[in-house]
Amino acid sequence: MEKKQFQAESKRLLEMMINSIYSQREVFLRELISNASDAIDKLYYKALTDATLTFNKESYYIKIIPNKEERTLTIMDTGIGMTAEELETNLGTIAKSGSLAFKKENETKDGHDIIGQFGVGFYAAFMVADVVTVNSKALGSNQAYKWQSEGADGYSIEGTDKETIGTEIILKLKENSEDENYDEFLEEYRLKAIIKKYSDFIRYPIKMDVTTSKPKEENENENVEVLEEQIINSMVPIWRKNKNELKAEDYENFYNEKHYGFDKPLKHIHVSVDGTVRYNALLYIPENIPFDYYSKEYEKGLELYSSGVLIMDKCGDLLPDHFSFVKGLVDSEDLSLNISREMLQQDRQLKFISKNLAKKIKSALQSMLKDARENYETFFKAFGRQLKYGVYADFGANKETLQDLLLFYSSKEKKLVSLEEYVTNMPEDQKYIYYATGDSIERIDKLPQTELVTDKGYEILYFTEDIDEFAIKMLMTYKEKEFRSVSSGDLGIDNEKEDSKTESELEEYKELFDAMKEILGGKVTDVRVSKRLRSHPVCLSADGEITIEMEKILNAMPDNQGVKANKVLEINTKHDVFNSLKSSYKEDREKLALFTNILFNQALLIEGLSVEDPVDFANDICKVMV
Ligand SMILES: Nc1ncnc2c1ncn2[C@@H]1O[C@H](COP(=O)(O)OP(=O)(O)OP(=O)(O)O)[C@@H](O)[C@H]1O
Repeated sequence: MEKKQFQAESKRLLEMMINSIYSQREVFLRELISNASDAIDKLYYKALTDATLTFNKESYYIKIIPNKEERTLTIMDTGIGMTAEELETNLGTIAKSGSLAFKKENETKDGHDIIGQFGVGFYAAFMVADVVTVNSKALGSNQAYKWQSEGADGYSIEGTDKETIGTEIILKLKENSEDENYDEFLEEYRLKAIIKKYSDFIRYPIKMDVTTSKPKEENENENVEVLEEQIINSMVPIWRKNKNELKAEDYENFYNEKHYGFDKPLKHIHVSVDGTVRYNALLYIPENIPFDYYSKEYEKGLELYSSGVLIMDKCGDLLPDHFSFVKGLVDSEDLSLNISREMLQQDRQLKFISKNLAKKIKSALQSMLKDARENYETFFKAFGRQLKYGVYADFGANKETLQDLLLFYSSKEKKLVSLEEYVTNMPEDQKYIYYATGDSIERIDKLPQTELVTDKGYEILYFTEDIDEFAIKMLMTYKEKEFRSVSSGDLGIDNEKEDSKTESELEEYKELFDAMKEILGGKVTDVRVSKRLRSHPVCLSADGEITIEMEKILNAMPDNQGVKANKVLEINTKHDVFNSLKSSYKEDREKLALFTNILFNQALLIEGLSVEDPVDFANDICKVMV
């Protein structure tokens, strides 16, 4: 059977190319600069194998020339140039990439990687230009050629005069319309910004004449505006340099230049991987928290470069949520880009890179915790909450990764400790990791529920953030030790003498407690002799999974479902107040009701809960005063 060739309607194809590939017009400049850089790279490669050629880096550059009078923008390079045939094949055929062919013919080495691969970038010029003129003189050729096109109608090629080897592309900008202003591509500041954004790390200098203000020679107090040729791009991607060549301040300067933050980063992580997916990454742990960090507006992500050209300025897939505070970039030659270079064809490489980076970030944080404690604490104060969310999120999928990065304030050490440090310091007879929740360290310090645990000499972790207890519930255990709230029913503290006493006391006071429970209606599930109180008369504890702190947090949420903890009113039978309860039970039931309500409300206040009826409470207090 005869095989037929697909026909392409090249006019339509070009129109589609011009109008539908790129989401932003400004990338035309990125594409033309990348082509210019490729053209210089090709000279470099030729020089590697051709002894008659010397590649003197200083003589190679790209120049951007805006001309407001003519409304043209010229991109010129000192690269390899194109012959008439090359102009014909490379610019006359959509999807023909001379650069890809070159790359295949010449093994790429030492990171000089050619950018072009699809054979479409050049046509991005038609997004902003009506007429595109390419004057080019190829290496080894005496004749220069001019390629010219007005877009879909085709192109012409003819001989022209050009002295030097290389290419200049002259864009005759489109007329401005109501919606579009093409003049912006003639403005120095705009061109500079686009170059900085996408092409900052193109290896060769990108030059432009820039208006600068200088003191007059004859009178230094007066300024005069002069045009001065400047190099716009920074050229050297610091992440491609050898780590040994770089000092801490080089990394810091880069952090500030890139506007990752105004602070001084606490740590940098420089990664070069030469495996299945080759990539370089430069990551930073910031010191200060961005103002919108814990808001919906904050967007996580790293800059993603492919061969030094910016592809995405916030690639979220490169960072897990729990490390969303990390700033920096990844550069890889091995990404399978889509034709617009705005997206990736497949995320396999991204997943691979992001998994590796997460490991690097974790070990960098661990080493900071070990070797630079002060820095780590600064970091943790800013971003610890995010790590705790990470423990809780995704049903605890990342809890193992994150548990050793957590810090909590310790009742004993009076500073932040890690779970590892807590467990190492546990006396042998201590069964659980104890914690207490409250609004602040000062308030937890005063919580009556902590008395027994503190008396035993055990350390208590203070949970002052909403997420703390939820994260710990997700963790369940650390090094096989369970977490226990100091308010929980069973503290697991052996105290035989006390325990037997409370059993008999319980019998003795059963009737009194039942009466008190009745007075409180459904507000408590039980009234009990407290095993944990020492100096305070009452406290609340909770039976079951939901603690009082969790009740508070859940009820403060927008989708409050009225979750309640099973509250238990604990009474300190050694406190003088208890005698008043006993006598009122025998002599005056009204008084017992008054005392019970006051004690319950006090317990609520100590817990940081609000009393149900403040007026009733105030009246009750007055009653005992008169
Ligand atoms: N300034 C230039 N100097 C020399 N050759 C050039 C220049 N610009 C373009 N070319 C040639 O034209 C070809 C087509 O360019 P085009 O930008 O359309 O595609 P590409 O750069 O190969 O691929 P991509 O679409 O990935 O950018 C290039 O591969 C290159 O061979």
